[in-house]
Amino acid sequence: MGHPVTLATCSLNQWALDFNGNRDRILESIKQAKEAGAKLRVGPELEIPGYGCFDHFLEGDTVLHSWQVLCEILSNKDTFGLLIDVGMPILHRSTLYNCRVIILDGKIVLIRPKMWLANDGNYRELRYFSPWTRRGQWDDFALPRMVREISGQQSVPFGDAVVSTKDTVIGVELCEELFTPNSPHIAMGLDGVEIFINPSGSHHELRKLHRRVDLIREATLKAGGVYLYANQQGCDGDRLYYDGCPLIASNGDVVAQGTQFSLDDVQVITATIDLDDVRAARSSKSRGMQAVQSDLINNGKGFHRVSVDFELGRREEWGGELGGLINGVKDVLGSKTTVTDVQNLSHPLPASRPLEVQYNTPEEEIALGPACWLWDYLRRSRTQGYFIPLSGGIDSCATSVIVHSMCRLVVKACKQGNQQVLEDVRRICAKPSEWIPESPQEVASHLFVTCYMGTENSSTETRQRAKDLAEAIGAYHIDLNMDIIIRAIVTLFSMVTNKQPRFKVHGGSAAENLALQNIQARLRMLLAYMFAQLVPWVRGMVGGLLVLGSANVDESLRGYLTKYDCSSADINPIGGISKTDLKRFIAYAEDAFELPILHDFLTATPTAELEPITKEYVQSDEVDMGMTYDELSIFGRLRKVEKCGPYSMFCKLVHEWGDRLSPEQIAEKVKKFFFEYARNRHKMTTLTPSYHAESYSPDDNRFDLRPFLYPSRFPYQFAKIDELVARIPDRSGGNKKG
Ligand SMILES: Nc1ncnc2c1ncn2[C@@H]1O[C@H](COP(=O)(O)OP(=O)(O)OC[C@H]2O[C@@H]([n+]3cccc(C(=O)O)c3)[C@H](O)[C@@H]2O)[C@@H](O)[C@H]1O
Ligand SMILES: Nc1ncnc2c1ncn2[C@@H]1O[C@H](COP(=O)(O)OP(=O)(O)OP(=O)(O)O)[C@@H](O)[C@H]1O
Ligand SMILES: NC(=O)CC[C@H](N)C(=O)O
Repeated sequence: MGHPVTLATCSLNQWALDFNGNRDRILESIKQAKEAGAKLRVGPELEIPGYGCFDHFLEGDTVLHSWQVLCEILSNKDTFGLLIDVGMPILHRSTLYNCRVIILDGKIVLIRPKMWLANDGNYRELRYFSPWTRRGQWDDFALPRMVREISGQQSVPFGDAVVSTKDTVIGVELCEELFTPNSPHIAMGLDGVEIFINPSGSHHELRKLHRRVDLIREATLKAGGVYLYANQQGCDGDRLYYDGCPLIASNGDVVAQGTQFSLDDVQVITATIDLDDVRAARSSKSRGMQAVQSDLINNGKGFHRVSVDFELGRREEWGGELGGLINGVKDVLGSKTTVTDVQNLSHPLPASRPLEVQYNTPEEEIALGPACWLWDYLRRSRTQGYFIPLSGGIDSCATSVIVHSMCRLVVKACKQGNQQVLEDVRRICAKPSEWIPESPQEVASHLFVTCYMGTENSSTETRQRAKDLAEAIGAYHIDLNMDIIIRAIVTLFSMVTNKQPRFKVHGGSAAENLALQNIQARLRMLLAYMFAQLVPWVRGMVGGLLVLGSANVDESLRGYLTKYDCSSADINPIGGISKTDLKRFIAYAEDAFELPILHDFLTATPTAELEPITKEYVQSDEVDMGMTYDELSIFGRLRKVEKCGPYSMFCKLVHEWGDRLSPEQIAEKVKKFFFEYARNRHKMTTLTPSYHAESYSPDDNRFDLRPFLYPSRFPYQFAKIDELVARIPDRSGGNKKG
C-alpha cells in the first residue's frame, strides 16, 4: 500500500437541545475514532445542538450554547491529534449559517457554511439559515472572545474553502448538497480535493437508503476520491427517525458501513484507504481536460486551501503510525491483530476492501425503524410504557408487533452489555441495578399494556386474536366490555331529544348509523387515556403510559377514521405506513419473530366492527371506503410524490388502468378519491404525531401542507376530466369490472 490513511465517520443519537448529552456523544465518538487510529473524524449535521431544533435555531441561546460546547471540545486534550469536523449554527455578520467547524489540536482550521439548503418535505432549513451562495469565496470570521481565550486565534477563514494537510486535501459536502445536480464534490474533485466529508441529518423513509448509497457511489465513481458519510441516528424529539448508517466509499466502492437502526448511541466506523488509489482513479485525460478549465471556481484560481501542518498518513512508513492501520488489516489477519503484528508484516498493508452494501427489506425497515423510535421516545419522555387499544385487526396488531420488536432490540442490546440501554430499561421497569431482562416478553410484561374494548358488535374471533397476540408477546392484557357506557350515552341523548337513533341494519338513516358508530370509537379513546393513566397504579407501579394510535397512512389519506377516537393517541408508529406494507410486515414477522398467531390476522377481513353483524351484513373496510387499499396507495403516491391534481391523476391512470377499466370508470374512481380526501382533510389537522416513513404521507402538521376546507366536488377540475372522457377511446374492451 502506497499511502495509507485511516479515517473515521460516525452516527450519533443526538437529541435537540440536549447539550450535555450531545457533547458527551461527540467526545465519545472522537475517543473511539482515535483509538481506532483515525486521523480524521466526521460527525453528523448540526450535532452540537441536534439537527431537529426547528425554530430554536432562531434563538440566540442555541447559538451561544453551541459555542460553549465547542469551547469544551476545543479545550479537551483528548480531542488532540486528529482533524475533527463538528456541526453547529454560527452567526456571521448578523446572518445565521448551518456550519461545519474543522478543528485540530484545540484550534479552528476552517468554518464551512452550508451552501445548498434542504427545504422540501420535512426540511425547512431556509426558515432558520441563509445559504452561503458565494461559491469559492471566504471571509475572515472574528471569533467570539470565549474561543479566542482557548485557541489563541483572533479570526479564522469562513466560507467555501477546503483544508489542505501535508498529504491530501479535504472538502466538505453538507448533506443536501450531495442531492443537488451540481454537487460541490464535482468542482472540488476536479480541483484536487481527495477526501469528501458529508455530515448529514437525514431521516428514514422506506426504501430511501438505496438513493443515498447510489449518490455516494456515483460521486466517487465519477470524480474519484474518498467519501465519508456521517448521519444522526434516532428520534431527536420529532416524528422523524434519523437512520444513521454511516458509510465510507472509495472510488465507487463502499468499504465500510454502519448499522441503519441501532440502540447504540454512538457508532464509529473506520476504513484504511490508499490515497494513491485515488490518484490512480483520476488518471483519465478527459477528467484532466475538465480539471484545467479556467472557469471552474474563482476564475481558475481554484478553492482557497487552508493549510495545516498535519498529515493523515505516511507514505510507505509502517512504524510509529501503525495504530491507524490495525483496523484495515483485522479482517485479513484476525480480530486480535496488534500493532506488533502489523510491524512484523513483510508485505504492504491492504486497504479496506469493497463490501456488499447491506440493505434492509421494507419489512425489516418497518420492524426496526419505528421500534428504535419508540425506544428513544419512551426513554426520553420518562414515561413508564405504552398502552394500546388492541382490536384484533391488522393495524393495532402491527403496532403491537413493533413494540415487541422494540423489546427484542432492548433484550439484545442488554445481552451485548449496552450500559445505556441497561440503565434505561431498569429505570423504566423499576428494577434493581443487577437486573438483566431475559426475553422480550419479560420486558413487555412491565412496559406494555394491551386492551380489547368489546361491544355487542364485536366478534369472538377478534377478541380471541387480541388475547392470543398479547399472550405471545408477553403484554399485560385487559379484556373489557363497554356496552354499559355506550348505552348510557345513547340513553342520555334520547332523553334530551326524545329520539332513538338506530343502525342502518335496523332501519336507521346514514347519519344515525354513523353517529352510533362514532360514539363507540370515541368512547374507546376516553377509556384508553383513563387506563393508560391508572393501570400502573392498579398494578402497584408508578407513572403513566403513553397511548399508542394505529391509524395507517391510507386510512388517514382517505379520512376513513373517526376524528378524536382511538386515532387521537399520544404517538403512532404506523401512521406513515401503508396497509400493503403493513401486511407484508406482519407476514415477515410471523416467521422472523416466531409468532404463528400473526397468520390469523393476515387472513381476516379488515372490519371496524362498529355496526351490528347480521346474517346478510358484515362491515368491511374496502366496501365502506369505496376503494381498495392498493388503489389508495396509488392515489396517494400520484397526489403527493408525483404532484397530481385530479386532472393529471386521471390522465396518468387512463394510461395505466385503461386496458381493464373504461375512461368513465377511471374518472369515477379519481373523483371519488379526491372527494373523500378533500371532505376529510380537516382530520389531518389533528393527526396523532406519527413516525414518518412514507413519501406520500398526508401529515398536515409538518410534511404535507394543504388547506383543510376544500371545494370538495372540484367542479372546474372534474368538468375538465369529463370533457376528456368524452374524447378518449375506451380500451378496456367493455370490461366493467372495477
Ligand atoms: N370541513 C370541516 N372542517 C372541520 N371539521 C369538520 C369539517 N367537516 C366536518 N367536520 C367535523 O368532523 C366531523 C365528521 O368527522 P367524524 O366524526 O370523524 O365522522 P365521519 O368522517 O363522518 O365518520 C367516521 C368515518 O370513519 C369510519 N371508521 C371506519 C373504521 C373505524 C373507525 C373507527 O373510528 O374505529 C371509523 C366510519 O365508518 C366513518 O366512515 C363532523 O361532525 C364535524 O365535527
Ligand atoms: N374492539 C376494540 N378493542 C380495542 N380497540 C379497538 C377496538 N376496535 C377498534 N379499536 C381501536 O381503534 C382503532 C381504529 O379502529 P378501526 O376499526 O378503524 O381499526 P383499524 O384502523 O382498521 O385497525 P385494526 O386493524 O387494528 O382494527 C384500532 O386500531 C384500535 O386501536
Ligand atoms: N439535512 C439535509 O440536508 C437532508 C436532505 C436530504 N435530501 C436527505 O433527506 O437526506
